[in-house]
Amino acid sequence: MLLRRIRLPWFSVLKAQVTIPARLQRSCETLNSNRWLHTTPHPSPCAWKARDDCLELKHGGLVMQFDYMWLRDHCRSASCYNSKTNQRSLDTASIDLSIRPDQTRVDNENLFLTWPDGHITQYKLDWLVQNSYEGQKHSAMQPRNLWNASSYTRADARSARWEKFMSCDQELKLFLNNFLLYGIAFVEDVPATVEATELVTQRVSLIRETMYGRMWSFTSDYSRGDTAYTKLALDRHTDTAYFQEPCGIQVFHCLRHEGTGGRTLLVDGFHAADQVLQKSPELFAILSQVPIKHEYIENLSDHCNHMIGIGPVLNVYPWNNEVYMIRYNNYDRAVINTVSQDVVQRWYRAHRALTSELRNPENELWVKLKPGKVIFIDNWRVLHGRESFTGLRQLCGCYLTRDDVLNTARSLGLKA
Ligand SMILES: C[N+](C)(C)CCCC[C@H](N)C(=O)O
Ligand SMILES: O=C(O)CCC(=O)C(=O)O
Ligand SMILES: [Fe+2]
Repeated sequence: MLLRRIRLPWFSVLKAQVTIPARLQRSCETLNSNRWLHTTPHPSPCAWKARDDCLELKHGGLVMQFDYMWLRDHCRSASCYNSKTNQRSLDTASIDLSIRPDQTRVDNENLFLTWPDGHITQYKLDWLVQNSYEGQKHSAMQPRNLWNASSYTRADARSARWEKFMSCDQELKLFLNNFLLYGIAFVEDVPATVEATELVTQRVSLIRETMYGRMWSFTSDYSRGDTAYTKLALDRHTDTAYFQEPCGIQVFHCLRHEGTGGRTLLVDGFHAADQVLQKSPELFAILSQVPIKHEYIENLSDHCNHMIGIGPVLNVYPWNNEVYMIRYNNYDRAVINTVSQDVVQRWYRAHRALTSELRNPENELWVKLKPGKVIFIDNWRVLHGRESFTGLRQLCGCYLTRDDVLNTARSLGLKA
């Protein structure tokens, strides 16, 4: 398809290298409004058209439309952009909103624009391709493999090993690659202490301190006003849905368990959301639009907290409909009073559809956490739960800041 486009006949027009002033460009357009202009001899990989409100550029089989204001605003010249700090110095508000270049020229690798005040902007064509809407819009922000229990098991994502993980970037990269693809990743052979668990997490990110502390270590002692601190089963959920920004990553290390039960349940929330989207897009839309409140109210003598977070169950990027965060916690969901009765009714149906997918036994991955095995869970994607248990069970861990995990991944060359 792309190759066929390149061979179209208007690609061989205008063989000489010319610069066409804006006034003439406009009259060219009226005469030949569908004509692509080349400013280098054939075979140039690039052609352009100056339309009334945008510059259309054809390069490498891609047709891109650049707003004139955008082209002026993104100028990378030394006076407009500080390449040492990677920050814009140009004052966007000082640009005439109806600006157009006086002159446009393209060579094999660059686009040159001369603006009415004489300022010249030079763009590398490859940069334009990479940064255009047309070059970006189909790509997911982050590649990921949606899974159910059997596909995750078949994928055979290898755990990282403590010694190598702590010293070798390649091992960290493998771990983060798994984390980005599946939303869960493991490090094994970690000494069964809070200190070693902390060291493992610091290889990946900064710790996000919350009202539960920095590193926490808890058992079923009702020390806090939450079901997590009991021996009861916990249905699948994401944590801290009651924060304005729920914690990005959850780390668990079971330091000790003398008893039965207590397995951990993991479910890929993005896979469940995708199933809802495939089967009933209108229910998916409701879950991504209706704001829902979650709340944490704790009134103990030494812990008083009241947290509130409001947002849809499915948080979706508006430009590509990609789900980036799921908030699902039926324990902590607060009174619904933000929408009217008809919306409430539709929301409960949509919630039921998502819950059915989340509860589909095929989607349930059960693991028994043992001393030495640290799990990192993407709390914006993968839900966790636990089986009821007997005996003494001690779990330690922490939350991590999502930005810092992604930052580490990018520094190792991963797309995140
Ligand atoms: C992990 N840690 C035991 C510290 C806290 C548990 C928080 C439990 C809360 N209901 C929530 O889901 O956010
Ligand atoms: O006890 C467990 O395995 C997990 C409890 C839980 O959901 C939590 O601490 O967030
Ligand atoms: Fe939890």
